[in-house]
Formats: sequence, C-alpha cells, structure tokens
Amino acid sequence: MPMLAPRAEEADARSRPPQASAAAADPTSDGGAPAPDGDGHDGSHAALLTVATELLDCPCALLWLVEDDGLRLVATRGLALTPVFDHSRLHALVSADQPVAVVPDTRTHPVLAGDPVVTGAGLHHVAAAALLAPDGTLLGVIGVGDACRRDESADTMSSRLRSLAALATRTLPGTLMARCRQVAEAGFSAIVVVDGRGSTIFANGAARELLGAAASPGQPVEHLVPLSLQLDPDAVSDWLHAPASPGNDVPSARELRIRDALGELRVVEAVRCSWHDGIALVLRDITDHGGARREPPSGRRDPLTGLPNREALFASIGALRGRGARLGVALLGLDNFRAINEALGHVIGDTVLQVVACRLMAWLPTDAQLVRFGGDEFAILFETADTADALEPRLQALLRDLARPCEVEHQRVHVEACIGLAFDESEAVAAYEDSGSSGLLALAALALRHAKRAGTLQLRRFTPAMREEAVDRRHLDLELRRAFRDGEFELHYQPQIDLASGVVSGAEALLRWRHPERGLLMPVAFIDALARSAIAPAVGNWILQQACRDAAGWPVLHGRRLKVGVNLFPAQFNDDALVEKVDAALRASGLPADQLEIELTETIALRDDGVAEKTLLQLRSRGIRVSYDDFGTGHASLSMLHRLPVDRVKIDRSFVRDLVASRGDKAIVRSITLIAKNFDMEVIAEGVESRDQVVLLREFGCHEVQGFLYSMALAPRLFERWLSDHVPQAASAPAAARSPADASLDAADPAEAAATAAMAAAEPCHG
Ligand SMILES: Nc1nc2c(ncn2[C@@H]2O[C@H](COP(=O)(O)OP(=O)(O)OP(=O)(O)O)[C@@H](O)[C@H]2O)c(=O)[nH]1
Repeated sequence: MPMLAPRAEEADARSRPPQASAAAADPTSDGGAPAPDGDGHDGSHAALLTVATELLDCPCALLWLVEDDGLRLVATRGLALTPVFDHSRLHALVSADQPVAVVPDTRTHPVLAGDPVVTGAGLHHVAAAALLAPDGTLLGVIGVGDACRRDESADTMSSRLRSLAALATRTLPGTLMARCRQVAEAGFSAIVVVDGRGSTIFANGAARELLGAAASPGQPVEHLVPLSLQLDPDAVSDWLHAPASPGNDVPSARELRIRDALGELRVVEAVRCSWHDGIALVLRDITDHGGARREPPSGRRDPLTGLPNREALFASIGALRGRGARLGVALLGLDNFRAINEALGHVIGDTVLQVVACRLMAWLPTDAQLVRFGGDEFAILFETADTADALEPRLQALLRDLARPCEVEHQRVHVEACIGLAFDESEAVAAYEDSGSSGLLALAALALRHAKRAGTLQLRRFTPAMREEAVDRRHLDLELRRAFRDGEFELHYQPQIDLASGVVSGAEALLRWRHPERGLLMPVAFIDALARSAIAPAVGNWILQQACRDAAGWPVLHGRRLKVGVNLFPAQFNDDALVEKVDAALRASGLPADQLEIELTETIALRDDGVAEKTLLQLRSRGIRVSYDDFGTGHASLSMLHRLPVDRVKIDRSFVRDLVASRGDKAIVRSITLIAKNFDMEVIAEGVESRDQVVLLREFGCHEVQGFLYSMALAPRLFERWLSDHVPQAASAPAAARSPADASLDAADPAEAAATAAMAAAEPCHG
C-alpha cells in the first residue's frame, strides 16, 4: 500500500479528504496531487478516479499502472501531497491471484498495520483492486482510502471494487493496445507502433511481412525508415520524431522509401498518429501505383531497387511500338561507380543505387517509365518523342539534382551521372531500323558513351554521326585484327642523337601499318583503336620481341651499343606476366637489358594502383631503362616524376616546334630540363627539325634529340643503311641534308619510299 504523506485531520473526514484543500473540494480535480506523468492520459485517469471516489464513497483514490520497471503511480485524487510509494506492500495486498482486497481496519491488518505512513496518515479504511488484462496480466492497481471506519460490508465493497476494476481496465493503454492488436492483426495495412524513445514496440503481421526483421520489437525507427533513402532525410526525421500529442493529433501522411524484408526498395505511403508517448505508423505500399510504376510480371523486376528490369523495358517498348507510339529513351549511367564499390564496399554501393532509384522516382514524369537497366545504369522510357527538345533541360536539371551528396552509413557519397538520349526520330531510327526494341537503347547507349567521354554530368543526344563513328570503329577493330594476323604491322626506327658527343645513341621503335589498299599508315590513323582493342597486349608483345630482335643486330658505334625505345600499350600493364615477357624477349633476341628503354604514356603513369610502379621497379632492377613520353602535356607529369621510377623524360614535340620563336615554349622547355636535372633524370626532345632548335636545347641542358633534322622513322633496312651512311658523321653534321624526302631515296622499294616520304612530310612520326 502507498506510504502517504501524513494527514492533518481525521475528524469530519468522511466526505472530505485528509489535508483537505481547495483543489480537493473540486470533484473534478485530482486533489492537488501533481500529475505524476506526462502521458497525456491525465483526463481519463482523473475521470476514472472521480468515478472511484463516487462509487466507493471514499475521499481518496489512487491509480498505479504497470510499466517497464514495475508499478508506477500515475494519478491520485483527494490527497494533498504526492505519496511515497512502496511496491512490495501493494503487491502483498493485491495480485492476479487475489484481485481485490478490502481492509476495514488498517491497524489490525498484517501488511498495513506496521506501516507508519498509513497509520500516521490516519487511513482507517483501505480497499484496492488489481486491474487485469483478459489473459490475467497485471496492468495496474486502483485503490481507495478513508480516514473513517466504514459501515458497508466487505462483500459490498469487494463487489463495487470489481465493477470499478472492470471499468478501469477497459480504459487503460495496455488494454487498448491489446484490443488494437487484435484489430491491427486482422487488417491488410502494415501497422507499426513506435514508443517515445523511437523504438518499435509493436508491428502487425502485414508490417512484419513487409519489413521483416526491421520491424522487430526494440529496433530503432530508422531501421524501418532508413533516412539515407529518403528524398529529404531531415524532413522525414523531424516527421518521425515530432512529439506525440494524443488528443490533438491530426494524422499526417507522407511518402517514404523503405527496404522490404527481401532488401528491395519500396515506396510506401505512411500515416502517422500519436500513440501514448510515441507514434503509430500505418503503411501502404504504393511502389507499383500509377502508370509509371506498373507492377512488372515476375522475373521482370530488379530485386535491389524494386524497379522493372531490362526485360520489362524491352517488353514495354515492344508493346508501345505496337500501339504506334513514338518513344524516347534516356540512359543514365553513374560516373565512376566502381570507385564507390571499391572504396566503401558493395553494401554501401547497393544503398547508393537505391538512393539513385529513389531520386529518379521522385523526378519521374507520370508518362515515363523508370527501369534499372543493369549495373549502374538506369533507363527512362518516354512515350512522347514530340517533346524531345523540352526534355533536355529537364534531364540536365535531373543530373544536377542527382549530384547532391548523400549520407549512407555515415559516409558522404557524391553520385554524378551522365545521360545518353535517343528518340524515335527518322534519321536515328533509320540507323538501326532492323534492331527492334533494343535499337533505341543502343542509340541511347552510344550517346551515353559520348556523354561520358565529354566528362561528368554530361548529356548527349544521339546523332547519326555517332553511329557512323561506332561502325567505323568496329570495322577498324576487325581490320586491325586481320592486319595483325596477316603480318601487316611493321616497326620503323627513328634515330636518337646524343647532343654532347653528337653521336647516334639509339632509336625509338615506331609502329606502322602496311595496309594492302591504303599503303603505309601512320599510328595517328589507328593507334587509339589498337590500344583499346583486345589484341593490344598481343601486338604490344610482338612489338617488344621485334624491337629487341632488330636492335640486337645493330652495330656497335664508338664502343657504344645502340639502345632501342619501345612504347607499351596501357593494357600490357594489366598483364601480370609483363616482366616475364620482357625477359623472354631479351633472352630470345640476346639484347642486353641496358639497351632496352620502355616508354611510358600518361595513361600508364596515371594508374595509382601501384601496379605500374611495381612493374617499372622490376624492369629497372634488370637494367632496363624507363622513359616518360610526351612530358609536360598531361595533368600528371609532375606528380608522376615524384612517384614513378623513371630514367629520363621526353619533351613533347609541341613544345619544340615553336621553341625558337616562342618565349613561352622556351620557358617551358627550360623548366622541364631544370626539373629533370633536379630529379637526376636525363632529357630527350622529339620533333627537332632545325639547327637553331638544337642550339637552344643544348643550351638548356637537353641530353638527346630526335626529329626530321636527323631522320624520319625508317624501315629496319633503311635504318641500318642510315647508320652505316651517317656514322661517324651523323652527330657532328646533323643531316641538314636528310629531309624526309631524302630518306625515300634510300628505299629499296620506290613505291614504299614515295609513300614514306609523303607520309612523313604530311605529319610527324608517332609512337
Ligand atoms: N554495389 C553494386 N555494384 C554493382 C551492381 N551492379 C554492378 N555494379 C558495379 O558497378 C560498377 C560498374 O563499373 P563500370 O562499368 O566501370 O562503371 P563506372 O565505374 O561507373 O565507370 P564509368 O561508367 O566509366 O564512369 C562495377 O564495379 C560493378 O561491380 C550492384 O547491383 N551493386
């Protein structure tokens, strides 16, 4: 029983409370006892205690409810002071086994007799009833007390108490919850109740089915509603955590993104109502509502995002085309998504894809269909090609919106994308007229590739020129494969001259394609396509072997062996066996390692996975030299010097061409030679065509040169003839006389010589 604050008077207390106060005189008041909780039930509790005092004709009444940590006094009536409460005495008085207790005289009661507060407060008569749920669970206790001795029989009091308890039980939150549980379990909507601390305390069957483990009791509400998936995470957080206000609550609704029990992304409409000190959420799955989000047949849904998949898109295109619709497709590809997976893991990568799906859904016009096309690509199908021009600015805005950083698992993630756009326009369709529903997508994919090539956040619309280029590229790739198989590639060598001694020091091996119809082709016509082709590693290996073989046969000049420079394709650096292949080429040819120089391009130097660095170190440890091509033209030149083991840099021809006239180029070349000197590297300049350039390069400290001033790149036999003709005078008298046209005079095959000269005159030699 409660230990009450001492009461002042006992006489005349029959209809007035102990320590009667103004508040106690008001039958609607709780008698001045402070509201023990803020649970918003004060009104119903007060009404209940008023009924208790009336029904039992007692001036004092008290209500305890069971909470997490046991019984808690939640309301009093007729007491001036807050009672100090002793649980053990209350439990001893009433329980599930003994639901009603009437104590006509507290002074002789075994539990209460010794209680100094009860007796001190002068409570002569006390009665209490347990409030029990239908399953017998104790929900609370209601009690009354009086300072006077009572005339009613204990049976009468017990009977009234039982009626009171039955009435009280029906009004309690626990009972309400049990009843609501029955109703909720019977319904189709998912219902989740979250307490004031943001933890789930109840989820009905539909919610458990929809949300799986995220709806288990004790889970934070953020597991049900991941903020990272929401379009406006702050607003959703505020909405979920706004204080409950039962009684004045106006249920509010909003669209939320959740992950279902299988991890798929779903869109739900959620209605929020206050519940006790927390909230109840009623959820309705609207993922598939509306024309834009029609439920795709099974097997046509992407499990991660819940969106229709590629097959569904093809089916939609087929169906719409059947109705004569003119269509448009925007293919959206994330930029550098691989890096997100690699840096943050696939789980975060998956969430990022879901976030993107959510943002796209929010943007989607009602007459469009959103599809996860595959990997990090999404497709949007429009039924209205007529509005093509109006779509572009809206898609540009979409790209900017997608680029808003998002927070995933406490990681800030930036998601940028590009879009390729294609419409059923006459010339575009003509380009792919036989390719069915995938044709339009192929055009969009081509446009996407062009957008990606242009950089990040780019949008490109398909043009027929893109297709022509793609077709040309494919033909070129087939041609390159055939050319390699038929042995049409050959290496030419451009001499390199040591400026200090004036002696030829080596040559750079340069690839040529002797095309059966188009004659000798310079690399500019095919080298990019070859570098991208699957045959690049095989061609690169052939170049390596051939160059080593040729160089092994070159004469020793002035006691020095000539070195040969070989350019590697970036793809060769993906080959774990590259070093072994270099060893094999040296072994097979007999060329000493220090006569081989590997030339790097920026694409190789830019790799920051450590592979290039490790490979180069292994090559250098064998005595093979490493040179960095086109120095100064790329973004990575300086950082590369710092990172990669390089013996020398090659000054790009673009800085040499106007060296004599241009102060800027002079400054650049001077700087490069200075930087190289500070890194203990040698410098070679390419594209040297005049003596004046040589004078300046020598003055700046450049070590070697190559260019038309000495010779163009020559076929192996011509190069060997050049060596025998120009050594030892080659260096001392740089062949001012040796113009590209002169070289043709040396050619055994007059047609080849003419072609070579013409090519060389038209464009510089490329690697
Ligand atoms: N987390 C996750 N990653 C995926 C999924 N499907 C594909 N990927 C990854 O998406 C990445 C796509 O890589 P790429 O095609 O090189 O695309 P990218 O890195 O965006 O490069 P660019 O398109 O050139 O900008 C790869 O790392 C795939 O493993 C998926 O369902 N979940």
